[in-house]
Amino acid sequence: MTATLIDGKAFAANLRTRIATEVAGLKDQGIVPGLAVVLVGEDPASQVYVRSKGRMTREVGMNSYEHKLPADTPQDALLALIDQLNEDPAVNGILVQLPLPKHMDEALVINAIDPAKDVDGFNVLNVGLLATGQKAMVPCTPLGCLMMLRDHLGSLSGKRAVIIGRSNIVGKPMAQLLLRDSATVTIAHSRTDNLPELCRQADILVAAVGHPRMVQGDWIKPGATVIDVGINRTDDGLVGDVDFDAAKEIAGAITPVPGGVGPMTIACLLANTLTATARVYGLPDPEGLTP
Ligand SMILES: NC(=O)C1=CN([C@@H]2O[C@H](COP(=O)(O)OP(=O)(O)OC[C@H]3O[C@@H](n4cnc5c(N)ncnc54)[C@H](OP(=O)(O)O)[C@@H]3O)[C@@H](O)[C@H]2O)C=CC1
Ligand SMILES: Nc1nc(=O)c2c([nH]1)NC[C@@H]1CN(c3ccc(C(=O)N[C@@H](CCC(=O)O)C(=O)O)cc3)C=[N+]21
Ligand SMILES: [Mg+2]
Repeated sequence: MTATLIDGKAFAANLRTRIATEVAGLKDQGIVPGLAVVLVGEDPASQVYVRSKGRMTREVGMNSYEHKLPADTPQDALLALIDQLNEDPAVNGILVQLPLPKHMDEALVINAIDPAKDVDGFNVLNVGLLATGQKAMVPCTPLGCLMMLRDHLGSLSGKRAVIIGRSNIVGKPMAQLLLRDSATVTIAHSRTDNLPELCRQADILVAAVGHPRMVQGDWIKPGATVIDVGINRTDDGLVGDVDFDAAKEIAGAITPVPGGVGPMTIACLLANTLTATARVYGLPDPEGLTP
């Protein structure tokens, strides 16, 4: 193995410790941040994430409010719950677990969340603020990736970044954050021509596709930093979008799956909840938790 392992699990544990310290400081002022997580339906993978989000929320000293609704919940009932959470002063962050059942309009539901409590940063207002370089709530997965990239590389200025995937939750906001750090950014997707050749130009390669081990070793520029966002359940366990065993011989640094981006996503959700709390009380943004 030549690549440095970027240990997202350890990085996330460290981040949660810093968050817990800040939460303790707020408690002395009578403030306890609260995160509401809404899960519609019984998807087993979603249940796992929601459970671990709840546990880590409590571990850092925040209040966790979990709302589990049946898969056939009418959209109006979900919107009514969101309204209630928007109005509840004990709730500082609201996360509606995606994907939603097919009878729901995902954009409509997400946009019903108060932008100040939109700790996923999926609301159109936050997307627009990020895209125009204003203070936004930043999506947790790309934020975690950015933190690891900065920690490993220092300045990202002038580096060539290729992101595979153009989703609203990972690829697009990742591009915005890298652009903001002055990387030269290319977004690839299912219609991209000659993807291996494009990837070979990348100093920073972010894979967010959802195809197990799609990125081959010979797609990677020697010494590149590889961030594997993919979470794929296969017969031989949880694997990323990158062929890790091949990639680790060529890359300069790489995130593993599990133990890479996933734990950072949850830590950044807590970071965003803390930031959202500080902002409602007119306190300065906690240091080192926002981009
Ligand atoms: N670790 C974490 O915290 C998180 C992990 N994930 C994981 O990250 C992965 C991506 O998630 P998400 O962004 O929601 O996925 P989406 O399915 O929403 O998007 C996938 C993207 O990959 C592109 N794509 C699909 N096939 C190819 C191909 N053959 N070549 C190039 N591009 C392709 C699609 O292109 P097109 O637009 O043209 O269809 C699309 O833009 C998944 O494995 C997901 O589980 C997601 C969120 C958080
Ligand atoms: N509104 C919304 N916000 C999200 O942020 C969101 C979502 N919906 N829907 C689903 C995706 C996926 N996601 C993950 C979070 C943590 C891990 C994680 O902790 N993964 C562990 C492994 C967990 C396991 O073993 O299953 C790891 O990679 O080490 C993975 C994936 C957040 N998402
Ligand atoms: Mg998706």
